[in-house]
Amino acid sequence: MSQSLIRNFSIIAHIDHGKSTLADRLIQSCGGLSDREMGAQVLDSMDLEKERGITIKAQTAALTYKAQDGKTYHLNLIDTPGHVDFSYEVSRSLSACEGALLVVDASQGVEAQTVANCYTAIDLGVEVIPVLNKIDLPAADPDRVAEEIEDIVGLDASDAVRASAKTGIGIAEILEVVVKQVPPPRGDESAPLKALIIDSWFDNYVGVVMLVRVFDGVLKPKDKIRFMASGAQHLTEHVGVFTPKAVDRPSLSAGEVGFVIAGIKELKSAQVGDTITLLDRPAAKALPGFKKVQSQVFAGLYPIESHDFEALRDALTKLQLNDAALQFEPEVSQALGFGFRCGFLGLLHMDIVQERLEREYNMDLITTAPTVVYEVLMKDGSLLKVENPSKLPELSKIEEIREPIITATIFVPEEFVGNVITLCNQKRGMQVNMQYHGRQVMLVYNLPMNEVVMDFFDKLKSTSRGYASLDYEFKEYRPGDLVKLDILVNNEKVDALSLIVHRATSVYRGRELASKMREMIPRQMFDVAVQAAIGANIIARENIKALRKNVLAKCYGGDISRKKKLLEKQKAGKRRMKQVGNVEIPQEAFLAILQVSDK
Ligand SMILES: Nc1nc2c(ncn2[C@@H]2O[C@H](COP(=O)(O)OP(=O)(O)OP(=O)(O)O)[C@@H](O)[C@H]2O)c(=O)[nH]1
Repeated sequence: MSQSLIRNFSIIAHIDHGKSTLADRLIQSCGGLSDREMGAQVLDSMDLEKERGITIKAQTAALTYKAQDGKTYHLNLIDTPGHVDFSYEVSRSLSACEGALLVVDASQGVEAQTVANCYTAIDLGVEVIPVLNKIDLPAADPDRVAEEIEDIVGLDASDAVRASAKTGIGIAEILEVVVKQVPPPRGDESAPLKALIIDSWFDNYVGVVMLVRVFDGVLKPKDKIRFMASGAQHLTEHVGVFTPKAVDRPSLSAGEVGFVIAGIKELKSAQVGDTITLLDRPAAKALPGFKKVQSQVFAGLYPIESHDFEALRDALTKLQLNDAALQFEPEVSQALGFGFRCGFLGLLHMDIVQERLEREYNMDLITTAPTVVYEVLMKDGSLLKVENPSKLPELSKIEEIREPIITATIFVPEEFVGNVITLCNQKRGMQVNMQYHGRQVMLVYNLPMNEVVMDFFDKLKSTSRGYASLDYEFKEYRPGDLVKLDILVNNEKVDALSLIVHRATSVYRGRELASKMREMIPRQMFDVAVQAAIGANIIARENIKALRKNVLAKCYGGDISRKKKLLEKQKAGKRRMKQVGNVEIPQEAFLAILQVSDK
C-alpha cells in the first residue's frame, strides 16, 4: 500500500469531551460497521468501560476513505484513554501516529487533560489539529473556546473544524482535514523490519495478540520474527487490521498499523514497547520504545479463600500483559494471609483492576487501603522504599521519612477558585502559580501525593460542581513529619490496617478511623475493642458490643422462604469478610480510611 495514502492518527481529549463518540462517527461514516453493529460506542469495547463510560485500553480501527481529491485513503484511527491515570497510554498510542485530533468541548473549554495530552503529542512530534466539538449544545461558545486554545495551548484554532459528534455536523470536514493535515508516514519498505508493539493482550483462543506499528520493512504470515529486547523468537501466524472487527491481511508494511498473532503463549515475551524484526534479516537498532511506567499507588490484594492464591497469581499475570502499568509481588500479612502487593497508576486504575479480577476471573478479594511509596532514610545511611505501611521500620532507627510530592495543574471556572484553594490548603498544598485565561483559571500546586490519592479528585469535583479538572505529575521526595498509625482489634495489631499519616492530622484521623471501623465491623458473639495507636500510645478506643439476639429469632414461625433468604443474605455477606484472629472484618473496614473526612 502506498504510504502517501496512509494517515495514522489518534484522537486526544479531556475526559467526556466526546472522543469516543467522534471515533464512532468516523468509523460509521467510513463504512467500517453497519448501523446494527455500531451498538452504543464501539471503540470502548470492554463491558467495564461501557458501564463507567471511560476508555481504558487504546484500540484501533483501519478505515477506508474516499477523499474529495478522488483518491482512496487508508486511515488508521488509534483510540486513546482520557483519564489522568492513563496518560502513559496516550503517549503509547501517539507514538504510532503522525497526527492527532485535539477534541475540545465547545461548551466546557480547555481542561487539564486537553493541555497535558496536547503537550505529550507536541513532544512526540505529532501534528495536532484542534476540533471544537458539541457545537449543537446551546451553551457552546466555539469562539471563546478557540481563543482559549490559542491562549493556553498556543495552537492556532481560528480555522478549527466546528463539529458535533452527536448530530454529525462537521464529520465530513474532519475526515478531509485528516487527509490534508496529517503527514503521511515515511518508512522504508525495503529496509529490515522494524515494528513497534504499541499494545498487547491475551486472547483465550489465539494467545497473545499484538498491536503494532510497522516503521520499516514488511511483515507477513510465516515470517520468523525476533523481539529485539526480550530476544524471543516466534513464527508469525496471522497479520491483519481491526476495522474494528479483526480482518486478516496478506502483509503489514511500512507505515501501517495492525495486529500480529504468532502463537505466543508465554505472557512475558511480547512486551509493549519492544521492537519486532525478522530473524534472517534483522534491523540493526531497536526503536526507542516507551518509558517504563512507575506505579504511584500500592495496595494489598488478598483472596478471601486462601486456596485461591495461585488462581489470583495467574489472573494478575494475565492482566499484566494487557496492562503494563500493573505491578505485583507476593506478600504475607499476619491478618490476611498470602496475597499480593500491587502497584497501580492511581485509584481509578486500582478500581478497574479489582473489578476485572472479580468479573473476568471470578476472584473474591479483600483490598487494603491504597498508599503511596515513601522513601525512608535510616540512621545507618541506607535508603529504603516503603510501599506497605506495616513494613515501616522502627522509628528509633529512622533518620527521616520522605513523601512523594506532585505538581498538580487544575483548571477551574473563576467562581470556584476560592473553594479549590481552600481544598488545596487543607491537603497541605503550596501554590506555585495562578493564571486567568478568560473564564478559566489555571492553578498550579505542589501537594503531598498521599493526600491526593485518597479523595482529592472526588473533593475537587464536588467543590467545583464538577467543573474543575486535574492533571498531575511526580515532582520529588520531600522529608515530612510522618507517623505510622496502627489499628488494634481486640488488642491485636492488624498489619493490613496500618497507615502512614502526617503527624498534624494523625490523632484526628486515628479517632475517625476507629469510629468508622466500629460502624463497619458487625457485632460478634463477644465484645470487640477497636483501638488506634501511634507507637505505644493508644489515641482512640471504640467498643463493639456483643450480639445478643439470633438473627433468625425475628422470623420464627414466619414463612420458610424468608428464613432461607435471610440465611442466603448472610452467606453472601460473609464472602466479603475476612477472619482476623477471632473477629470477622468486612471488606469496607479495610478501606475505612477513604471515608474519613478532613477536619
Ligand atoms: N450534545 C453533544 N453531546 C456529545 C457530543 N459528543 C459527545 N457527546 C456526549 O458527551 C458524552 C461524552 O462523550 P464520549 O464520547 O464518551 O467522551 P470521551 O471523550 O470519549 O470520554 P472518555 O471515553 O470517557 O474519555 C457522552 O454522553 C456523549 O453522548 C456532541 O457533539 N454533542
